[in-house]
Amino acid sequence: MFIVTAKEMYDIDHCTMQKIGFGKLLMENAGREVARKISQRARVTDKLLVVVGPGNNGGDGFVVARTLLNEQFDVKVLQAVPDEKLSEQVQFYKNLYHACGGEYVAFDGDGAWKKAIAEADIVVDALLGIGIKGAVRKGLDAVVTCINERAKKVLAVDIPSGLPADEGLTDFTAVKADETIIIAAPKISTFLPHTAGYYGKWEVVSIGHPAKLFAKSATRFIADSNYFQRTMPKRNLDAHKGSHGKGLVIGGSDHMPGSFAMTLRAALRAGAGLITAASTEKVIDGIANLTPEAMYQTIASNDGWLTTGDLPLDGKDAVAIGIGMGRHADTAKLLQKAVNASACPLIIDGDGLYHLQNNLHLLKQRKHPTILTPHMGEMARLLQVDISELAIKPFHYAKVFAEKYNVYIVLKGRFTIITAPDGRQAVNTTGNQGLAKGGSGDVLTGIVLSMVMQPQSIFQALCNACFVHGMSADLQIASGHTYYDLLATDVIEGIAGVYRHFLDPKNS
Ligand SMILES: NC(=O)C1=CN([C@@H]2O[C@H](COP(=O)(O)OP(=O)(O)OC[C@H]3O[C@@H](n4cnc5c(N)ncnc54)[C@H](O)[C@@H]3O)[C@@H](O)[C@H]2O)[C@H](O)CC1
Ligand SMILES: [K+]
Repeated sequence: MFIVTAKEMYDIDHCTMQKIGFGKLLMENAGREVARKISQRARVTDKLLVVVGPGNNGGDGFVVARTLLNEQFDVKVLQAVPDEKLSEQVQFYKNLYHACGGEYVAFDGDGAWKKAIAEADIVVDALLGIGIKGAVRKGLDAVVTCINERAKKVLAVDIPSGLPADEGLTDFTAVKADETIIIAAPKISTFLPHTAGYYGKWEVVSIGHPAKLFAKSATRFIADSNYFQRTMPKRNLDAHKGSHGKGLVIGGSDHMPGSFAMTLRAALRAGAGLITAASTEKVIDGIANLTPEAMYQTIASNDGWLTTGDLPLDGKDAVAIGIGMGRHADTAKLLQKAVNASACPLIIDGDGLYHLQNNLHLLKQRKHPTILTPHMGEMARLLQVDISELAIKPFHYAKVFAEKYNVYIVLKGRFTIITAPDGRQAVNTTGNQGLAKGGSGDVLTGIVLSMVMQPQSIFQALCNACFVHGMSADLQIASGHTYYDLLATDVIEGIAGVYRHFLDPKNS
């Protein structure tokens, strides 16, 4: 499923209506699809109020109202702007609604309309769509406020009114919807920390746009279960342990041994063939029995912190560095060495990202893929921007950084954004608040390490790693865990369930 900006949606709409020839049909399709979803949610006894505004979102609203009216629902329209404000296309659909006997609630001074909003069982928000510019203007802002304060249940058409479709905007007043029926494709603001909540539960309805137009216009998509099932490589019968990658994990310190151990185990559980763990002697002594399937190698350390020395990089298919590594100055030299000497995909996580801040210039020299797995705080530091600025424009900043330094980025968050050096982006929507705990990131790094060693592109590997990681947490919650008790180690043990659930069991 593609993710679009407002402009991309307009371009697709325009091409569909003008070039392909859909014309007014598109709005009829939109309204009928939204009405179908509403009729599945509404009881026949419900009072429905469709609030329509000046633009095509309002036009959708008139089609919704007419469709529900013709299905014998108790529906009325609250037109929040005078007729002269309606475009020709919207007027056309208003006329049809009227001709079918549609009724209205007057938008007049005495405030009866506010009572209508309060008394409706469902308010259908078709006030404003993706054409919003800036904060909702006076007059309509009172409607938004009244809906938020008095409506029992709000179903938004395409986008909650007043909410920007794109990233980067914070000055808005918007309807807080219980559910949003999104038309054709989710907008960027569906996946931003400060706007996602306004959509409530959401689902997308297709209204007839040619699929090829999305592929041409949009550069972002949701890496969902279909994508996972389509791209995750199957295991063949004559595979041997070398077939699934020989990975190296460099990390840990005498002061933080645990996180490192989880990365190893996650990599093996996710399907890596061979994993070598390089850390201090004390770390290895402490964890070797936890994952006997891994191989262990002591590397140079000083006072419990890793320092630069020989690294077992030869013959490795991918390397992950940084987990639990600490921020000691000597460890920075180890990071530099791994960046310069690893002749395979390199995943930099945790404290590796801390040391990378002063070594970004090294990235451009690399001839092999580099993957960064920052959370928002680590990404903000790498970008040297405030985290609040990053949080309102994560797609933009991740794309700029990935293209500038020729790296892949897994920007972790409620909606993890995967970005390729060429600017392609994907969003992972699996996972839940049970992952907001120590170790979750270390587990993801292990899954990423395993995935990048399988026969798939790096971008596919990153999307599939995030999918498996989040879906494991989701399945664990569904089978008895709670958001409170879920541990990172449960996510490791849940990986099998994801493979069994989504891939053919005999191949996983
Ligand atoms: N293009 C199509 O045929 C289809 C579009 N779909 C629906 O249309 C909307 C987008 O329509 P558009 O007319 O561009 O924008 P809006 O409906 O959001 O309304 C714009 C309208 O609102 C006024 N306005 C702009 N900013 C403000 C503001 N800050 N305060 C108050 N009023 C504002 C502006 O003057 C315009 O009159 C899309 O979301 C879909 O719902 C169909 O789904 C498919 C066909
Ligand atoms: K709306």
